[in-house]
Amino acid sequence: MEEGKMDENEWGYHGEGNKSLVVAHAQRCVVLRFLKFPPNKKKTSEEILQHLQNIVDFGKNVMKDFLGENYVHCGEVVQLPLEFVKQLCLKIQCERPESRCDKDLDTLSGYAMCLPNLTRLQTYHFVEHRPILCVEIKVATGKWKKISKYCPLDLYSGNKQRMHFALKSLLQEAQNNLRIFKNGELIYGCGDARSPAADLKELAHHLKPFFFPSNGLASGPHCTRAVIRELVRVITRVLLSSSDKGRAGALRLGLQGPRVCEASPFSRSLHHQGKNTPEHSGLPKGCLLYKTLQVQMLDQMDIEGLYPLYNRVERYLEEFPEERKTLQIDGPYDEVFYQKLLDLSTEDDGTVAFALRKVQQYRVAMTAKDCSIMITLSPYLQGTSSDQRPVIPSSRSRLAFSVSVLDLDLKPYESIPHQYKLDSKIVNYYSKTVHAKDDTVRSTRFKEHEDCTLVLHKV
Ligand SMILES: O=P(O)(O)O[C@@H]1[C@@H](OP(=O)(O)O)[C@H](OP(=O)(O)O)[C@H](O)[C@H](OP(=O)(O)O)[C@H]1OP(=O)(O)O
Ligand SMILES: Nc1ncnc2c1ncn2[C@@H]1O[C@H](COP(=O)(O)OP(=O)(O)OP(=O)(O)O)[C@@H](O)[C@H]1O
Repeated sequence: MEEGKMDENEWGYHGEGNKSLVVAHAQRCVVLRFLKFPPNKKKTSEEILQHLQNIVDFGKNVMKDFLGENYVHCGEVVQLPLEFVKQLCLKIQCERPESRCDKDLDTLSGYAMCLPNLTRLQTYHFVEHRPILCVEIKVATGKWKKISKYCPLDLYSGNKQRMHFALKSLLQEAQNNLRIFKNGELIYGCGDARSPAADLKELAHHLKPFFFPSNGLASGPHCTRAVIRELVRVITRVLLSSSDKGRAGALRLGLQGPRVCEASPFSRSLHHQGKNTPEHSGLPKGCLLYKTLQVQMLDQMDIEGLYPLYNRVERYLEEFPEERKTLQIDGPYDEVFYQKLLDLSTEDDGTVAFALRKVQQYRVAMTAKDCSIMITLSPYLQGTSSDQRPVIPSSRSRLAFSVSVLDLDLKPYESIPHQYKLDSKIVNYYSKTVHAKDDTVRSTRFKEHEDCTLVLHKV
């Protein structure tokens, strides 16, 4: 990137999350990712540079090893002319969703991350003329007002039927968990809770060049359904494919835990069939979902088990604050940090080292639970030597695809008390609702009993 010649008119607003804002270059397949902060919480340039460098290092030294070389794009830290950043910030402000404007783009440090534009990932550097579709799935569930049937456990089940259900539910209620881009432009899903619900008919229209319905219908509700079904089928196949040629995942965790949500429509049948066990997880070992799930399972204890360990580290830091650096609480996220994560022993010897290891593993697991997956698809052109991507058949033609993971910034150490509070809130809410439900059931029973007595009395 030639920083001296930066022109804000060549960049456009692309999207943002809770802590960063992304702008995309109009011609080249690159984006700039800036940090955002609440207005009263400005950081120094050195702090921002360190923060960004930590993000890059964490991707390079930890996530690439866990998830695979091809899936993770770490990018690099770049220094930009301050005037360019200022002008860019002014230019894009009107496009930002209101709900995200509680934080300001950092315009003071001049530092940002430069990454490949994953919505147009083809040959990376230049925009090609082939149409390109990109589906972004955020792994975690959000806290929106409308209840969604989407459950990440279905997506991660490896069971095609459940994966189809998860993806269809996402398409029906995208919230902030699903976005679809065509040629780098957002065509489905929204950046703002207040945006109107996206239209499946319109989406199907956009998708036709990729998935012409095999039933031959070119319009109407049947066509829409067929195109959407084909999208869901292709995405499921891509998610189950092993497109990474890098070294095998470093983690050897067995896939355990509740693999179906109690509220899921699959819950009963799977329990009934005795299929709610790790052996029945149908995820192929090389696929990204399998690897992500393994990292998500690095937290071998829940927040209630972890919190006392966090407090042990806190007490130690209160006594020896200068040790924060040696303990690598805020980085550097280097090989030493990575190696410690691989120790999965669960026997607590009462040391700070044990407590810290569990805290760090928990942070990494949390990060993997909140990442996004980007899938790009474009018509495969036979004989295109530049296209090294794997190929998948679709109803229309063959599609070249790539899969990447996004937003792999390590969750801060400070997020642990936040998680603890959040968990307590959920537990409280849950017990209250369960009690309220029990009370309702009891009072209904009582009423039924009264009714019953009355009826008997009458007779
Ligand atoms: O804490 P929560 O539950 O509000 O989760 C935050 C997410 O909110 P959500 O519940 O999905 O609407 C929030 O998602 P949004 O994009 O803001 O919807 C972020 O993912 C945030 O992570 P980070 O602090 O930016 O690393 C998430 O924060 P962490 O708790 O993961 O640090
Ligand atoms: N390399 C990239 N290529 C294309 N689009 C990107 C890229 N990085 C981020 N984006 C887009 O910008 C959005 C915001 O980026 P990102 O998820 O990194 O923000 P965040 O603030 O870290 O999110 P969160 O709220 O989940 O913590 C993403 O959802 C995605 O649509």
